[in-house]
Amino acid sequence: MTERPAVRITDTTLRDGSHAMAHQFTEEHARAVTRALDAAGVRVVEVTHGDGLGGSSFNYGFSHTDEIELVRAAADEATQARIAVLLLPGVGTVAHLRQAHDAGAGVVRIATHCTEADIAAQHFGAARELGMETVGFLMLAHRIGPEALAAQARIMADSGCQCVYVVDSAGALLPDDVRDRVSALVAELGDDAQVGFHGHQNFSLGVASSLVAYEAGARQIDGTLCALGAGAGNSPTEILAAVFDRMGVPTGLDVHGVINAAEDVLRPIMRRRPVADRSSIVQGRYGVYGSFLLHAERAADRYGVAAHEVLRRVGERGYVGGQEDMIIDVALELAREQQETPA
Ligand SMILES: CC[C@H](O)CC(=O)C(=O)O
Ligand SMILES: [Mn+2]
Repeated sequence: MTERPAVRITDTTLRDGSHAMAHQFTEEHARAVTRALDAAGVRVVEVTHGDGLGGSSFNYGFSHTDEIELVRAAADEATQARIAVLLLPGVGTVAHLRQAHDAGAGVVRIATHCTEADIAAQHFGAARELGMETVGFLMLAHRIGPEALAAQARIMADSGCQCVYVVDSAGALLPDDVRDRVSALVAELGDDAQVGFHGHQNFSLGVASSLVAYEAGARQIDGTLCALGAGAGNSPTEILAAVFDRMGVPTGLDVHGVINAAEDVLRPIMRRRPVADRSSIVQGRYGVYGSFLLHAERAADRYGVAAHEVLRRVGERGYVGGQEDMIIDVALELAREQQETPA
């Protein structure tokens, strides 16, 4: 029997999971999680503030520990895994990238809104000059169709990106939508770059969509231990490992090692277990950025309104990452409307 093409699983517990941890990972957390993932054969471990390099701020939430120190600790623990960092141009800069590289990061994942790949060109160039592996993240990929997304992927590949991800930031894509987008990118990029997929669980489809992405040609797939991540959380790495193993798709992972990492190492650290609840289902339906969940919950508590109503309006208005302050505006607006409505 011919072997199926391998897929590389990138674990982003220590980056996307940072959203669900309100960015409170400590150096000990980074060491323990990296050690467990590395021992289980995970080849890429992403470590950064949830919003990427430079994300620790009033707008996005302050980190417990400087992310460069977390990168350094993870790099110190990894024996075979490469440490990746996320960078959103404008939030993170080339200077941040150099610091992360000096601290031991070997991979950079540069993320833009799905229509704005051109703002990443400088960062891809700088990363390649540093000798880093480059990945591009086209976020909120449900907002545009397959051809338009493929055109953005072409811009990234021409800028030095070696793998372009379809990023389902809101967990809003149905499996057919994933297939169409991944297929369009594979057709556009050919041998110029790989294609990846990053799923969220708002409709509990992260793993199913990842399998569809693989069948359509994606060769890099993201997950997080215990699904720890923004919104309803990510595709669980331990389930991806088990399912690809069952399918006979080589991942290089020790399935039991990944399950142990989830159950014995991450679970005791987790502050909340992401679930597809009312708010996160609304995020999927209205296509709202996963990381808006905690911001909406805080604003809802503060102004006495419902978080899911805040998220619905945020989705209807089409806000994107970087517009976290608009969540507060919407909450205030709903509170005013509530006061004006006779009981
Ligand atoms: C703020 C960056 C974002 O969390 C990246 C990502 O994982 C996504 O869009 O899903
Ligand atoms: Mn994500």
